[in-house]
Amino acid sequence: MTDAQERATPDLGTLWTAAVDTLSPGARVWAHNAAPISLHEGIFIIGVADDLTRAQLESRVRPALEHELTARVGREVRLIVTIDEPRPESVPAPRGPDTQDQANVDETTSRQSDLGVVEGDATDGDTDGDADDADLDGDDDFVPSWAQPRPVQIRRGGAVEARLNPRYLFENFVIGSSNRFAHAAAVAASEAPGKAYNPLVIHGESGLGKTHLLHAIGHYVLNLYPSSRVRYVNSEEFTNDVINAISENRTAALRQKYREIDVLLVDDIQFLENKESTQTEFFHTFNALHNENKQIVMTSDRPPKNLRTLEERLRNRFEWGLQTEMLPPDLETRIAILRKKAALEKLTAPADVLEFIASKVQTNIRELEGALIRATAFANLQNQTVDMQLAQIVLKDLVAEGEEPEITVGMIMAQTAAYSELTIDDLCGANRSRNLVLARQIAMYLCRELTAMSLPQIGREFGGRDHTTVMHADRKIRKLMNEKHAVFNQVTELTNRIKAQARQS
Ligand SMILES: Nc1ncnc2c1ncn2[C@@H]1O[C@H](COP(=O)(O)OP(=O)(O)OP(=O)(O)O)[C@@H](O)[C@H]1O
Repeated sequence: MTDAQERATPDLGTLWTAAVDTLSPGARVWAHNAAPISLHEGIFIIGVADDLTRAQLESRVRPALEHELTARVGREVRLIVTIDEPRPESVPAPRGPDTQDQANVDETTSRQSDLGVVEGDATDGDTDGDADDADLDGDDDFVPSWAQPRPVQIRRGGAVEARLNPRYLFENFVIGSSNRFAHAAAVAASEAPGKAYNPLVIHGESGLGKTHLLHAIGHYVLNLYPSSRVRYVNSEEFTNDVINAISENRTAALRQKYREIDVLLVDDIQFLENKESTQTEFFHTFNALHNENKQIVMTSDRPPKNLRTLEERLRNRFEWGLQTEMLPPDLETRIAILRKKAALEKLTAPADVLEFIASKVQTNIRELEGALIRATAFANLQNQTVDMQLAQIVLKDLVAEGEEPEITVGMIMAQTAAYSELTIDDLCGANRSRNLVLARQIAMYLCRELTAMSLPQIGREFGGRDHTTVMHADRKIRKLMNEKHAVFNQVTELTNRIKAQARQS
């Protein structure tokens, strides 16, 4: 670090005191009752002893402090106020960065077996991105008392047990104005689980990065507190768990399973709508965890208050903490996401092509990534480099926002079945002949690419398969498109046919 940089970021205590000193006397009283905890990626976390102080700081003092801290740090700073009481015994101490390598090895070795319940060839050597190397070198030295390092027991394969996608890390997440606050809140919830905002609800339309943030929280928590129990669950899986437990008379075991968790990450809570017994069970789980200051983070395709058929008492609780919306990214952010994606996946595409793709795909980041993958896969197969001419040919079916006709799973199945000379029953059935498995995986990939359906929804449509099967199919086809002309052609041809059918209907 240069002298100039050091001068620009004084230590946390000095920075905090200097900012507090600029406040009016009335505001200063409240700020004096707070202690700085950490500063990381522009998120300044402070701890207070009680709710009253927190409420006062948030309502009266926060803007002035954020303004002052922003000026002093030289980047936008967001203040997060947490209740900094001693942590309950059940919340483990954070792990020091020195234990990280060991944990990564553990995770890599155990992942395959835990996610191994997938169809087809699960051993495609895909060990990508297992290591969770989220940045631990924050710009803070201060460590709150509850977070002082203590000897910790490293849990084997924490991220696997937690069911986290190894690619969805904070460090792979591009921050823009559309997601800045959601990202900040997610970081804060990870650094002080159960304290910052509980529950945290991240809502927004499909493909904007909600699931990515949810998993990133899980990874980061496991990095900081390696023996904590983190679990990611899709609401549909939770529903299935409840239904199975009820029918098999083992609801007590189910309760036990969920109530032992320190950080519960629940994806797509809109699927809890209209499911009475699931809602009841979730209500009790929620209360049990919340009472123990365990962190709950949820995602939803709309704000909880718009989940009309959700029980009032649940909706109420979802509004206790913080709700944050993710919006479609602007052009600069879309380009930055494509750059990041290209770097991560080692895809080479010049700047004008990235801009071309970013200008064509405006709202869904999944589609944005899909377009880049398609262009680079085509170039690979042709032994060519990606240029504008090639991109325009391959992506000619990309139409500007608003003109996109709706594509249904029925269309995808019908076109895939016809193309492969199979029936829809074949696609949904249990037969695992080579051809059939490939066609099924392509159809699943296309559902992921062309519709807003979630992984469990797709799995259900394909004969009640598990969401990990769909996840595997998605990865597998992405990989094969780069390696096999036939697969690339089939996916491209099918995409064109499906879009043509959608335009006609
Ligand atoms: N800001 C971002 N930076 C990098 N990648 C992103 C960002 N936002 C989204 N993505 C990527 O876009 C894809 C879709 O994101 P994700 O699945 O998290 O969306 P979602 O909002 O959960 O969608 P859905 O509601 O359909 O499940 C993922 O591959 C994710 O990594």
